[in-house]
Amino acid sequence: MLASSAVFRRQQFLIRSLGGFGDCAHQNRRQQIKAMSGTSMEADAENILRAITPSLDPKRYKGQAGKIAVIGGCREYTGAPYFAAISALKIGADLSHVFCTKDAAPVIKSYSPELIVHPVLEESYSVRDEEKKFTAERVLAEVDKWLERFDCLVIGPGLGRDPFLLECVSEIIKHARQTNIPMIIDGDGLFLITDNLHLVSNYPLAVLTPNVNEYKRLVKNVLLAEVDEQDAPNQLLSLAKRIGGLTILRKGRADLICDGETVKSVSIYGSPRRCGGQGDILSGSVAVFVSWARQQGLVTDGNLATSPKNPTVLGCIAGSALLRKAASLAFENKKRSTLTTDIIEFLWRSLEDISPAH
Ligand SMILES: NC(=O)C1=CN([C@@H]2O[C@H](COP(=O)(O)OP(=O)(O)OC[C@H]3O[C@@H](n4cnc5c(N)ncnc54)[C@H](O)[C@@H]3O)[C@@H](O)[C@H]2O)[C@@H](O)CC1
Ligand SMILES: Nc1ncnc2c1ncn2[C@@H]1O[C@H](COP(=O)(O)OP(=O)(O)OP(=O)(O)O)[C@@H](O)[C@H]1O
Ligand SMILES: [Mg+2]
Repeated sequence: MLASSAVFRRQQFLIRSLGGFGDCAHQNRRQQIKAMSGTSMEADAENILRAITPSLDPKRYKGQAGKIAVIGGCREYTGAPYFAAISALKIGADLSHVFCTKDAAPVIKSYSPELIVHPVLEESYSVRDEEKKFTAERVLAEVDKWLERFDCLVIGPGLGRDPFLLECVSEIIKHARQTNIPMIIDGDGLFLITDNLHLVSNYPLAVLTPNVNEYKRLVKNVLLAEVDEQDAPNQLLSLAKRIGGLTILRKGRADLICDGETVKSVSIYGSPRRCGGQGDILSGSVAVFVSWARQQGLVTDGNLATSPKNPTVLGCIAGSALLRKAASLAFENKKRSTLTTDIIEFLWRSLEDISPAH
């Protein structure tokens, strides 16, 4: 009977993924996981999610639950910006925009009529050298027209690494910063800022969401070190302090969230499938929750007395919890065939289980 229980299967999976007992490195990894899920660091994620999710009030009008924009989508990548933007809508944002290159736009539009797609970004191959200055100004003006309307930007999913395109995005980041808009920097946005930290440092509304490779590059460039798995929380704290005044969500077996003051972890059981696109769901989700946490002001609920008060940290915790729960629900149904689109289909259930609509 025990062998058929979900708990037993989960334990077996954890044991398998740790490579079995007995060897010292694996024991260290197990101890580390145990430490990460300890009471001091583990966030009260479900209560935080409930506290910052607004009620469905009939007096509210379109736009009040959030207007999100994703800056990303190029010749190679059209899935990533779609995943981020549609996730934002499915969680409860009212409007979701995508600013992408001209050739990515028709593809992204064809995935969904719900998204508002702006084909404004340009890559080097489509711009002659003598046109670059003028084109960059035009791109910036097109984005600027909309900027003030957004509650949060997600910069980077499927953006690509074209140097001219990234120069334009640097300018967009500078303008968004002047306008005081929160920014979730993910994917190729992290590739851009890793060599240009001034774009985000000391901007408390910036959130970096590095995956394993992106984190390695950040640690190497900023701390001039290798990633130290044995001392992961302290290294993350050092990284956040060194960059200064922003929040980092380090994705992994447990998501670690740090604003330079505290480190929180979300280790709610997710899925053993590592298909591409889950980080994109996360960045779209964090954008919505950061907007909601800012709208709600400081969370003063008694149950959350010991929780962080920083809206970017709260948004990261809620986004991480929601994605991981949706991934686990999708995996229960689709097992090895679980894909990002399946996880998106379970965002509603994940949200409903934690914060019911009624
Ligand atoms: N369906 C889609 O459209 C998806 C697109 N994605 C996008 O794909 C892009 C890359 O994301 P990944 O998570 O794969 O990025 P990673 O940095 O994890 O890895 C990308 C690949 O590039 C290599 N690489 C590492 N450093 C490099 C460098 N300095 N220059 C060139 N290549 C380097 C890595 O070895 C790896 O093979 C991002 O824009 C991301 O948003 C992903 O989000 C997955 C889904
Ligand atoms: N080893 C793991 N075990 C459980 N969950 C994980 C693991 N690694 C990542 N995750 C979860 O998957 C989510 C996405 O992380 P991942 O590292 O896949 O991002 P990514 O590489 O940026 O994804 P994308 O393919 O969208 O770019 C994270 O929020 C994290 O919770
Ligand atoms: Mg990614």
